[in-house]
Order: sequence, then C-alpha cells, then structure tokens
Amino acid sequence: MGRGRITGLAVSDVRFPTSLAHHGSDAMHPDPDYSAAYVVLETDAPDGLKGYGLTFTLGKGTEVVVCAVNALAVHVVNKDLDEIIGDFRGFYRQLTSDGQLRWIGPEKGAVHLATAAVLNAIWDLWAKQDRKPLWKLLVDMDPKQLLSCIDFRYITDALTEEEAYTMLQNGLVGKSEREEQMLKYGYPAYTTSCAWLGYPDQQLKQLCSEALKDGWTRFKVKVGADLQDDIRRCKLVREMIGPENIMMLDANQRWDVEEAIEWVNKLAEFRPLWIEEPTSPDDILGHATISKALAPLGIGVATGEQCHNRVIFKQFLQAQALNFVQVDSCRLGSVNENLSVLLMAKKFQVPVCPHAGGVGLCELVQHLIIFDYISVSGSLQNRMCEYVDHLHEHFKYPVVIKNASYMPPQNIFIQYHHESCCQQLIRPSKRDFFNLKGPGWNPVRSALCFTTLLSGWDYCVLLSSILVPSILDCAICLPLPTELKDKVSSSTGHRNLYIFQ
Ligand SMILES: C[C@H](O)[C@@H](O)CC(=O)C(=O)O
Ligand SMILES: [Mg+2]
Repeated sequence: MGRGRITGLAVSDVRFPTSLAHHGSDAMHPDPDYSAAYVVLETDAPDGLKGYGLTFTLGKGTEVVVCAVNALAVHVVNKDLDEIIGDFRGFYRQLTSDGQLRWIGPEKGAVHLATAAVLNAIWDLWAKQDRKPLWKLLVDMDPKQLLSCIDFRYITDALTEEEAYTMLQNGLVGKSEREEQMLKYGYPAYTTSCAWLGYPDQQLKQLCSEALKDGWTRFKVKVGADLQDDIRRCKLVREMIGPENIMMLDANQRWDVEEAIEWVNKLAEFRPLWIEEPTSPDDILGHATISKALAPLGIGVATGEQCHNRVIFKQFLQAQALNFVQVDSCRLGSVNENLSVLLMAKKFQVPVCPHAGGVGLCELVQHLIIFDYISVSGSLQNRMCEYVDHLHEHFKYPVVIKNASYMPPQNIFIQYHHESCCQQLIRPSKRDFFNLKGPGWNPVRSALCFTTLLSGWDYCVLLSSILVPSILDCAICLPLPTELKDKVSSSTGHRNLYIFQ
C-alpha cells in the first residue's frame, strides 16, 4: 500500500513571551519571544496520520514565515508521499527553486525558514510511517537513498555525491557499537540556560549551581554588550564551575572583526573553548581572520545558527574560518540540507556542535547529531550538542536529558509534535504565564490583576486561576498590566496579541 497523499497544510504563528523573563536574551537579541511557524500536514491515510514541523523565530516576523509557508503550499498539497520520498532531492528543489519565490531567497530568509518547516513535517510523516524515530530512520537508511535526499548543487567543488557515499560506507564500520553506546549513554550536551545576557547575577549563580548538581560540565555564557559586565559574569561563572569544566562564549554577531579579537583577548583569562558568532554570519573571511588571531590562545571560533544554507557552510569550511560547525536544524533546508553539512564537516574534519537555543530546536536536532555520531563522524571528540531548558513541556515527546546527555528518543514518532501538543503549543502553560510576571511579580500584584474582561481590550491572557493554581482551570480573561502590555506589544510588533485561537 502506498504512503498516501498530502491533503491539507495548516500553519500557525505560535509565540511564547520568553522575553519578559529574559530567557534567550543576548547581545543582539535582548528581548526574544521564542516562537515558531508551526506546520501540520494532513494526509488521506486511514488512521488520519499527520506530519508536524516547525521553524524557529523570535516573535516578530513569524507572520512573514507563515505567509511564506502558505506560498509554498501549492508544491505540497495533493502531492503523493511516495513521489516526494522517491525523489526527495527533486522535491527539495521544487520548494527551493520555485521560479518566482527563489527571488526572495534563494535558499535564505523567510522562504528558506518556511521550506524548513514544511520539509520537517514531511520527515515527520516518513518517520511515523516507518515507525521509527528520525535518528533511527536515518541510521538504518540505505546510503544511496539517504544521499538521494540531498541537493548537491553548489557544493560539489567541496563534496561530491561519490565522496559522500564512500564516507557513509566507511561509517558502517563500528556503527552498531556506536548505536549501542548512544542508547546507553546518550549524546553529550552543554547548557546555555544559566547565563543568558539579561539574567541578574543572583539568577546566574543559582542556575549554575543547580546545573552543576544535575551533572552539567559545559556552560555557554552570553557576552558582547559590555566588556566589564562580561568580565564580571565570566569570572563569576568560571569560579562557580571550577577550572576543569568547560566554558564557551557567545557574542551573537555583536562585534567587528578587530573588535572581536581585542574583546576576546580580554576574556581569554577565563579559558573559553570557543567564541561563538564573534561577527556577522555573512563574514566568512572575517571569521577566518578572527580564528587565526585567536588560535595561539587556544580559543576556537564557532558559528552556524544564522548560516542560512550549505553554500555558506561550504565556504566557512574551505576558508578554515570556523573550528566548530553549529548547524541549526530548523534554519537549514530541513534534514535534507543538514545532512549535506554534516557530511562536509566530516570531510573537513571539523566537529559539529549543533545550535539548539530556541523552542523545538532541541527536540529536532538531537536526531541529527545522534545520526551524525553513529553514521558519519564516528567521534565525540570536541563534540557536544546545545541544550536550553525552555518550553519542553509543550511537546508531546520532550527531550530526555540524563547526565547532561541527550538520550535517543525511543518512541516511534519524531518526538516533537502532536496535535494535542499543537493546542498546547498555542496555549502557554501556567508556567509561561508566571514567566510573564517577569522580575518582581508577587501574589498581591497578581490579585490586583484580577478584573473582569472589558470588551475591546487589545490584550488579554487567558489563564487558569492563579488563586488556586492547577485546581480551578477555569479560564479568566485578564487585561495585561499596562507596563506589561507595552513591553509585550513592543516585542510582538502588532496590536492584537492573542496567544490562543
Ligand atoms: C536569541 C537566541 O536565544 C540566541 O541567543 C540563541 C543562541 O545564540 C544560542 O543558543 O547559541
Ligand atoms: Mg548562539
């Protein structure tokens, strides 16, 4: 029996007000609202099978990506899944080389983010129909079929399909032992959740202390806005984690090239393993200059979360401009394009340490990096996957972290979205409401907040009663306090902030 047909595509603009608690804040994104353009593909399968995919955004602009997803729908709806999977490279090109849409790309920007969300949902369907988690679908896949999903256009001067095939064949040696190892110990991770730039020192110290108790040994610290603040916070973290544990820095594209070199030299005393995104993600030669200048200090350069396609990564690798490849599972053209970057990184012998600072990114990228270890890199040396501790409760199969490692998902599904979860995704949990409090919240203020909903309010947040939390789940419409309203509207950029549908 065939895999059926895609009969419908729905896309939601889902936002979480993480900026109000400074979660995810950095030197260039002080107020991120972790958000997603969330795609649901319906099929004519008798069991009503659906595919779920997302791409990650920071709030404003999600509506643009949603429009782009709808613009791509013409290539997706009424398509036969067997045809897609049977020529996945061709389907990838249909989405990325639409004769008109490519003009607002190509393979970058909102259309490429939208392509990622749609293709992630296709991979979700494939994994579900084969009743395997995505990592296992990829590990078990015949190398020729795996390569048939990749568009090698523009990268054959760095990696040919034949070279990639040889790599995958070589990767068969020791594969089952590495799979056993992953099932037993998981994939090593590092945490960014202790040291977002907007966190006060007290919160940073408390989170570091908790993370150390939980077994974390690798910590990423946000830097780049103020040198003295960076020195103070890096000193604090290094003192908390001790000389043996690993620290990384992340400047989120804040500096010019020379400025980056000078600034990192002044933070070298804290012995960071890498400086992440020291300058523009478009400046490949700039990264090469920084990498060369910092090499004598033993500080590597990492980048990738805003590198929009395989061609950029190809040039970073060819120019020896980075020491750590940080693929973003939802920015590149889904699994298809991520595979090409994993294979190029292997060829250039540069470790992949994926980006995962965003809603849903951990849930997806764990599959890619576990596959990478088992079937491509075969090494854990200088390799680790980012973990951030935000919003996992909204996923039907949230990531499982044990001893600071990603445990391979065992469920048959791709583990990151399910319809009931979709409702949750659209509906922040009480925890998100409490996050809405931001610093200085107290029960008195929440009590003052209680008023009946006046019609015409632009902003409201439906939430269960916070007087008797988790018992009375009656939804009470509440107006947001003015200062919160201003902050939220400034972060969302449009007047009608509604978090529910
Ligand atoms: C705005 C995002 O939270 C960003 O700071 C994440 C990031 O750079 C990372 O996780 O690395
Ligand atoms: Mg980063």
